Amino acid sequence: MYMCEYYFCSSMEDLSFVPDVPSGPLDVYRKSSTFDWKRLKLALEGDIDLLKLKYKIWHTLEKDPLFAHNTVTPSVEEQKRITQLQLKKINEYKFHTKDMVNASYSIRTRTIMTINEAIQSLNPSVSVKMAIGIYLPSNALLSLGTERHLKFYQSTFVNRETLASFALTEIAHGSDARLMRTTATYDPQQKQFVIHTPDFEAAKCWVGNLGRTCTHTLLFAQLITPDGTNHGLHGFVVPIRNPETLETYPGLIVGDMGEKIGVNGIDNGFIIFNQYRIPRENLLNRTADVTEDGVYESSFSDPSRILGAALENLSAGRIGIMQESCHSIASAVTIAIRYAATRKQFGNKDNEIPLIEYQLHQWRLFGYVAAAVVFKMYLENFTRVYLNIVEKSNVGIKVDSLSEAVSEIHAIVSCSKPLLSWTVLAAAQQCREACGGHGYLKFANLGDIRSNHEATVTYEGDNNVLSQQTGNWLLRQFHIARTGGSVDSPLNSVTFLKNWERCFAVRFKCTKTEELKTIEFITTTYKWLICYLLKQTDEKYESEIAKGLSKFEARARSQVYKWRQLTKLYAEYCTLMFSYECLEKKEESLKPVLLKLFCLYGLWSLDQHLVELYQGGYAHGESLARLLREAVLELCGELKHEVVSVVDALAPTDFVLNSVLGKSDGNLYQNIQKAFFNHPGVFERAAWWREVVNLPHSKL
Ligand SMILES: Cc1cc2nc3c(=O)[nH]c(=O)nc-3n(C[C@H](O)[C@H](O)[C@H](O)COP(=O)(O)OP(=O)(O)OC[C@H]3O[C@@H](n4cnc5c(N)ncnc54)[C@H](O)[C@@H]3O)c2cc1C
Repeated sequence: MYMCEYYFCSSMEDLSFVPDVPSGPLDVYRKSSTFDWKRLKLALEGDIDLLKLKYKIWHTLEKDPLFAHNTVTPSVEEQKRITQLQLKKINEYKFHTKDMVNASYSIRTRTIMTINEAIQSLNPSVSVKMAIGIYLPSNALLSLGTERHLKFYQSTFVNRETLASFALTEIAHGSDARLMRTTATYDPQQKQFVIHTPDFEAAKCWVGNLGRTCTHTLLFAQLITPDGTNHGLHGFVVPIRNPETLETYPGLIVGDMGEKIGVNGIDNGFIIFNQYRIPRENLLNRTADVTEDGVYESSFSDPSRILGAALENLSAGRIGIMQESCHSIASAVTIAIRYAATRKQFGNKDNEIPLIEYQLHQWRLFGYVAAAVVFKMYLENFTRVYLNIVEKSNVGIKVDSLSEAVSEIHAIVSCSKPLLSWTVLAAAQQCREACGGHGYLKFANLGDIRSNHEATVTYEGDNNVLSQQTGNWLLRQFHIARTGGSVDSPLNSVTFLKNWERCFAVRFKCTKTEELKTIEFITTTYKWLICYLLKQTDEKYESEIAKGLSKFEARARSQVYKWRQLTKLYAEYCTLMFSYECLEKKEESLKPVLLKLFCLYGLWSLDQHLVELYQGGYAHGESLARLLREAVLELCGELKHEVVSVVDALAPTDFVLNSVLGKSDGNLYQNIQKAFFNHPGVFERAAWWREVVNLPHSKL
């Protein structure tokens, strides 16, 4: 993979800022683990300063009453109010130091991502509000805007005076951005753009922060010049509300979309523009501009590339979503594992069996614990590579094969965001079920983790649509490889395609489970699978083209069992390769447990591809399926002694985790009793009792 600097953990760091876990019922499993969980925590964070920053944020917010948890869900409007106030307060705390503002792009972005992760674990609505109201528009301004937009950048990102939003989706068009119908027509007389919504179907919607709070939006609209030419979607800074009164400006109809399944602290809104005027300078004009007289000038000949450049901005946001997903899965598995280690069922009266001892329970949960660790290592490595490349290109340092690297990054992000967000959603559901009835209570926090996370599979690119872009890139590389050309893979994710025939000729030969629990087996098998699916998808696509279908139709007819499966495999392969590279740099004392988790994730994922492995002739007979599944169960058994300490390393503080079932003291039943007894009105007669009883009839 791509070269980048690593943070090497040394045994010298003082980790006393990480609070010790209280002694209690979890000790029995904690004592059986083979490693120091604080060292693992540091290794998974990858940087001691970032880990310190997280704890500083968590401790600060724990002391602030504004961030106290509610035992009863507040009304939707109240959630929006509290979320906005919390965001304001976080800005006042200035967790983003002045130094950070002037720091290099990669340090600044990594720090922002860490702040976002820390806040996400506490209240996802706040971190999403912050991401779409501050970071996403600021990033877009930096990459699409010019000096004339610096003032706005200053007020949004640096001074935090302006809360913005990002308005792309329309009522009738979401995934298909090219057919959006909001227009920005240039008027040379007034030197203004006139923004207009032709009908309700073209109203912008789902825009986070728009419903109640933002003062500006970053709008994407079809740019039309006075000669009537439509130049495609372009970005504009559009004032929405008076910052002092929060009243919307005349010419706009703005509304809040109401209650959602989750993240109700965010005020998602819709907007209809009625011939609404903004200055010419509000066009983000780095890639294209309109002169005062109304002449369109662009460095791109193809308008769709402008949209591509604009949407490329979303890569950082999607990496942010993946990082947030890592925190959600870390919290979910922490709750379920601590519960599994303290909850006992069956056995006999004096010797009941903890759930964690059951193989079925291990198999249900440990794959997700492994995923949580592998995803963290993957993102630590991949984010560094990504930021390194962006930083070098921003400051004008030559990056070898820059445009190829950008395409490869886009391909990786476009399938990884689906893989991570879907896995975390499945994990949250499994963890909820693994905590039985108690897991269904609000105070377990698994319901909120799941429903707040759920939207990530849809926003910033619906998973099923987004991952199709990865398939385009992969098939292009496959064509190059087949015709003897040079595969464009500066990040090394598909260099193996140069020898695709050799990779595809490999056959399964293992006879013992130990041979499967290796990086060699896992990567060789993934390479075989990717080659097989590439061949299958390519043949299917070409056969549809041969029938006379257009490229679009042929692609649509090649999705099921082919294209979609291919991009999932490639996402898993990238996750494994980047995480293994990260793992190799970790301290020796942690490698045994990390390797077990790595192998479990790899084999647990491969188990879902057995059909293709047999279908394509990689193996015959029963041994592959038997050995693979035996290896998974063996790893589960070996990890039984480690997982409680692994989740200690993954977990935030108890305050942030906010789960009665997942507290680090492991005093499950005392904690449940406290929560029951302290619930408001728990022992009171219902206020509405008179309405439901049959009062005795008067004898008179
Ligand atoms: C909580 C939340 C916050 C959001 N915040 C913002 C925001 O701040 N700004 C903003 O602009 N937008 C925002 N969005 C909107 C979001 O980006 C869109 O919902 C998303 O892009 C999907 O578009 P859509 O809803 O129109 O779905 P559609 O595009 O209509 O898709 C519906 C379904 O059809 C499938 N589908 C579509 N096309 C194809 C195809 N070619 N082949 C196969 N299947 C297909 C999709 O996979 C999906 O399952 C937000 C959404 C949510 C839920």
